[in-house]
Amino acid sequence: MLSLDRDLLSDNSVDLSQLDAQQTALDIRDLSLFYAEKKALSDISMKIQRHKVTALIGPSGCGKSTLLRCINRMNDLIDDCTISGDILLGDESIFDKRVDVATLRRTVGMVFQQPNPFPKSVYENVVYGLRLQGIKDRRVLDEAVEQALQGAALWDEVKDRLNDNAFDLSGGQQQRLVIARAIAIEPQVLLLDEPSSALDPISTLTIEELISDLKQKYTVVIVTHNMQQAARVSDNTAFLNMGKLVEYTDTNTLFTTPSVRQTEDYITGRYG
Ligand SMILES: Nc1ncnc2c1ncn2[C@@H]1O[C@H](COP(=O)(O)OP(=O)(O)OP(=O)(O)O)[C@@H](O)[C@H]1O
Repeated sequence: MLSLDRDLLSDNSVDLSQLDAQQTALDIRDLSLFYAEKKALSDISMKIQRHKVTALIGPSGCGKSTLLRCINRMNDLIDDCTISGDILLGDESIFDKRVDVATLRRTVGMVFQQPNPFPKSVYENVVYGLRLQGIKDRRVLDEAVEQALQGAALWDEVKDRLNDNAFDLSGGQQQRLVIARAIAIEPQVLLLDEPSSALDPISTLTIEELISDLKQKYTVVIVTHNMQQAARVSDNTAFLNMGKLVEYTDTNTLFTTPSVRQTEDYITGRYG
């Protein structure tokens, strides 16, 4: 069994297939995805629990990032990508013709592996989305900056550096700045694609602590290669293999008493 500090595993024993509408942030139904002829996702059905952290784990190429990118329709940008099935955000399909993709991406924010701040000041990075919405009032913007930076556990480190260029921050600070930029526009869901894989161990720890705080306000879905990280930060974990959802349950159960042999083989390091 994966050697884990069991005290770190949260107790969130619920039947995820039985979540009611109130508890469900996203309802993924029979989702399949092809890149041209290649099937990358096969009939994925899972409910993502609101205000919890859900981890997507599995071997390289199993479809974790593809699934994450479906949730804010990033795959729309890829030629020859065909999707069937549905994802409901609340009670609306994200694929509905009436959905404005820019609005969807504000509601479902995304943070990537490499910190990608804009070549602007710390302040301007955070208010970027608000300015796009036409907000000009300096007091409103100032307040949003403080709140978002507090929310991203960065305020104390940068409150005297708001006019510095974002590239002058450390990698870990840049990643928290990107998270602040995402939360400044108050999304419902935050998608994190290996958010700490480019960071040193201390910055990784800071990001992990931050993720645990973020779920108070947001629903978080995280792709991680690091099983210890999945165990530390998530409430629920989905194990994918070759585009299929093999097992999806609360993190404690998945890592201590998985019910599928493939999951056990993966978490004990027999493959992947
Ligand atoms: N834009 C694309 N065009 C064609 N095939 C793609 C594209 N993106 C991903 N794939 C393929 O789809 C499959 C799933 O890829 P995906 O990146 O979702 O896996 P992953 O589990 O996130 O992998 P990793 O852990 O290595 O990042 C892989 O076989 C990959 O080669």
